[in-house]
Amino acid sequence: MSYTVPDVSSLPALSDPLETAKRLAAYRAIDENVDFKNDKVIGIGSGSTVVYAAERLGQYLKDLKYTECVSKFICIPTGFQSRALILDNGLKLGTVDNYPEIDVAFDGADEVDTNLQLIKGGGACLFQEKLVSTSAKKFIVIADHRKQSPHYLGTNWTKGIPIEVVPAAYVRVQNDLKKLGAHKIVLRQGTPAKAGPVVTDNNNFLIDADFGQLEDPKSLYFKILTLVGVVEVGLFIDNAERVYFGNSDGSVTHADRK
Ligand SMILES: O=C[C@H](O)[C@H](O)[C@H](O)COP(=O)(O)O
Repeated sequence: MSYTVPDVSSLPALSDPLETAKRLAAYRAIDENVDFKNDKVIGIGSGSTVVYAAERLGQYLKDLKYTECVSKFICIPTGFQSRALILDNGLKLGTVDNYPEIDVAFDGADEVDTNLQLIKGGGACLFQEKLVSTSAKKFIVIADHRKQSPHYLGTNWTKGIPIEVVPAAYVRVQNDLKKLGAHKIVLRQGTPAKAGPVVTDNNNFLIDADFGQLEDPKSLYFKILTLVGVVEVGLFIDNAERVYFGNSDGSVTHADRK
């Protein structure tokens, strides 16, 4: 029997309501933002929410109405996990080197403010995520309701801004972050899974720097980015075009950049 992409409204709920919310947001985002006729290159981000975006693309691939176009899509990953998601769903893998212009990219977020500025990097991916999201004509974010900030970044996500740094510079960057006004600065540890610091997909370290609530994330972003040793900052400024939130009542809402 031939396979048909399941209708979002007919999906049975998952055992964890949060996973149901993430899946709904991701499926809706793919359904409404992939142009199956014209898109060629798709960015696939990292984290637990984007798993469902790759899954949805995999469903389209199996549906004979879409197989021909989806099998031609080149999917650009944002790290190791993301690469595996692409391959596991039978999708074609590419790199930003080969495909520097991405039609649409999908990714999760740790917090989204009312202007669609984002904190990302809670799962230790951020440099390649930024490379992909800023190479995309359209960057679409998918998240569950916990990520929607009532106003400022730093309200819901209180672990600090993730900052990827060159290992040789981590002490210097920590000192410089203190001078910039960070209240709490932590070199992210891999324990209990790994003794010692988390090492990113780019062989760097991660610092989480808590600056409290961010009234002006853009200016802080540029201040941190110019510190010697900083590779990239987990503040995604003026980047997301639309964010889909999966809500606890099973609805999906979205917000657009003004
Ligand atoms: O480093 C991780 C990425 O920025 C993720 O996209 C972010 O942490 C959101 O992840 P999740 O969808 O698991 O909440």
